[in-house]
Amino acid sequence: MGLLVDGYWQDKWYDTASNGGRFEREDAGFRNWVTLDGSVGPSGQGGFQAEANRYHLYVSLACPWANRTTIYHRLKGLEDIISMSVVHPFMGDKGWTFAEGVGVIADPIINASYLYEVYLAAKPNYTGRVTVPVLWDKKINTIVSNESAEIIRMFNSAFDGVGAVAGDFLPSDAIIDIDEINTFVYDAINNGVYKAGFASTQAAYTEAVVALFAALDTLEVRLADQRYLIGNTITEADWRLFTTLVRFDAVYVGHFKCNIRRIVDYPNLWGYLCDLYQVSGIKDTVNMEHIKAHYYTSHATINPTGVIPAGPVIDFDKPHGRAHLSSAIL
Ligand SMILES: N[C@@H](CCC(=O)N[C@@H](CS)C(=O)NCC(=O)O)C(=O)O
Repeated sequence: MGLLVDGYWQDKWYDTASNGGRFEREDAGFRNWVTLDGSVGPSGQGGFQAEANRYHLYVSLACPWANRTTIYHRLKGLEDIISMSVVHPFMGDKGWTFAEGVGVIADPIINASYLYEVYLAAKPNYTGRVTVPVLWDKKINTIVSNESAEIIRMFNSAFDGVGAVAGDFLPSDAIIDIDEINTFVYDAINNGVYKAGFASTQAAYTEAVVALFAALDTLEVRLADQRYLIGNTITEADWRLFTTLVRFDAVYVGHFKCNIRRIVDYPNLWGYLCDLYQVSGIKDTVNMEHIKAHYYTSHATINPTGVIPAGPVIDFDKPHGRAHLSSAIL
């Protein structure tokens, strides 16, 4: 694990010492937007028009942030419009690689061995972490964005005129509510598991884990009488929560010490998780082998032996029992 500094790779673990043992996530470095007509988006520069076969997506199947983008790639029918590479689950001294392995899809763009080469191809003097997901533009030969929250908003609608399938997970009348719940879920849950797992003091860990379970408790109540986070249709807010929940019992409980309760112990959250998992196409985006291998082998400071646990046995295909909720309100 490491980062690029002025275009040179440095092998460094996260700096938590300067912040009382707390993990702080760095902002993504590339923030342009693909738009329908190439006009500038909410940030960055314009010139990235939606076109079939112009863009390439780099993901890890282990990563919850990248999983947001693979979900949209699948649900919006972008497989034939946006090509995709998959990194090896082991992230070692030089970060993500395209080493051979089950499920790895090599880089067809610059034939990179390491993901950092892709960042350098876009910006030779890049400084920052080398993260997935990455959306690459094959026409301008640069990175459009490495921020999953924004890539999924592009995928939601920008490609609708060039072959994406119908489906809107960000209805305009719900954006304010979606943004509000996203902020809560991001801070306490999506990033909360990392804050607990990467904490290097007892106080920082306790602060994060208590906030995490308080947030899960709140959502358990919220999901008692509504099927999804925003009423009774699936929105972006659900997919953003899903990618953390689906990894929770297999890796965050053990590896990140988020073990006050498991998701399977929360009746509503568990049913909700199974409900989303059973949406057509979603289970294909969940690769438990990559998920477990990545976390348990890549963080030597947390699990020095790199031994991957055998369990737990989880059946996300169980009847979710939540269909009746969607006929209740609206
Ligand atoms: N803000 C980014 C965060 C992505 C991220 O942190 N990805 C992790 C994998 S789960 C990564 O690539 N980490 C490498 C590193 O931090 O060096 C996003 O949501 O797209």
